Amino acid sequence: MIRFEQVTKRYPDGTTAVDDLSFEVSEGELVTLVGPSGCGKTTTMMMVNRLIEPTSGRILVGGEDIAAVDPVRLRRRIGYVIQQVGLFPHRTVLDNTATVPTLVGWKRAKARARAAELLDLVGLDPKTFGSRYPDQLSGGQRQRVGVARALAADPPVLLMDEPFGAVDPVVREQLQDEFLRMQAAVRKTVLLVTHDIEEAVRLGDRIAVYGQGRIEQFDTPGAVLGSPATPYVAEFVGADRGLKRLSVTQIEPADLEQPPVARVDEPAGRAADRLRADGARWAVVLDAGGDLHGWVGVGELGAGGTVGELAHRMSSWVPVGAPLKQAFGVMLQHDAGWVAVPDGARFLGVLTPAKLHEALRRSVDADARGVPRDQVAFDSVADA
Ligand SMILES: Nc1ncnc2c1ncn2[C@@H]1O[C@H](COP(=O)(O)OP(=O)(O)OP(=O)(O)O)[C@@H](O)[C@H]1O
Repeated sequence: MIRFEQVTKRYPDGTTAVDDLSFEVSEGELVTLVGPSGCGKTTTMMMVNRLIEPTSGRILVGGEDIAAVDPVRLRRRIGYVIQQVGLFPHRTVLDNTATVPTLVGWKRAKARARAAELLDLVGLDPKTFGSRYPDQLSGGQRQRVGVARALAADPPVLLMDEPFGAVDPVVREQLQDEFLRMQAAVRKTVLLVTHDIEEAVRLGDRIAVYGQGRIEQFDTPGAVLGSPATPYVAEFVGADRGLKRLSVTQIEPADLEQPPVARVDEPAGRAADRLRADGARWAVVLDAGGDLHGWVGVGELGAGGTVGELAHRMSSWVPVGAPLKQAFGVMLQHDAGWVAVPDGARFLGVLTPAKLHEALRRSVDADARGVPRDQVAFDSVADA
């Protein structure tokens, strides 16, 4: 969808910002460009919408050499989000969002309806926020409007230059999550510039790690973290890359353990006898269909009533497919020491600290060897 062929950019003062760059971003793919300040990321991105012209080489968008496309027409097909959002201060949020559709000749009512839809998509209620002015928004809300505006004319390609750079880390993580959810729905072809390896790893389907004007490694987050191509990449991704993997490794059913289980309608006394005989001190409580109902301590199961009447709500849980980092966070918030993992409402099993460690190690090995995670044998002292 976006293809760089031996692209070089030399500025008039002799600085080579980008040196013989070739790579491709597939349709619907999100590629992050990451690297230290001044390595040529922004130059790369701005050549795609012809805000900067390459010195040599070709760039194709949708198979078309962009050197032959009128820049104004080109930019209508390419949404652009920058850190300083650049909203018009005297226009409402709704009118700001409707800017591009209006420019390309949509009727006002249609443009505004589309703008409202997009504000909704980025998590801003158009009824509350549509009539506000940019200075009546928080930094994070302004960034969201920037994203909504870039998407308004439904461009197939989105360029994002440090789009979440101007907000604090908590809001930043929230915006990243929302953006990922949105991208899963709209599947744009995205080039996103960041200097933050954590952000690159979280957001990218693939990552281009930049050295000076060159890509040192272009691969999936797992591969970049698991087997850095050069000492430079290894240093850039950092010694804590095992920890960074927590946010890109998803919980799979095979990672889970099966804990002691009791049914909601089971008489409490009988459940207590059964569980004690198995040496269990607690049990996950399921309803008749296998859905997660809660948990109960064996000591709480007196003679009367049913298990369901004595069960506690399960607050320590994460959905299957969630990143291990989320499970680890939940694990640290509760005394249980494990987290329940359902698929929708259906209970699949629990993730224990030992299983979390195992999933992470398997994922490192799997990437290093280029095989699926379930093909990695694992031998832990925790199993002994
Ligand atoms: N107009 C210009 N004239 C001369 N040199 C320039 C110009 N614009 C950028 N450069 C240089 O080109 C190199 C790459 O700059 P670029 O802005 O692409 O880097 P970057 O990776 O996006 O950095 P940052 O993360 O700091 O934004 C830098 O050395 C920069 O100083």
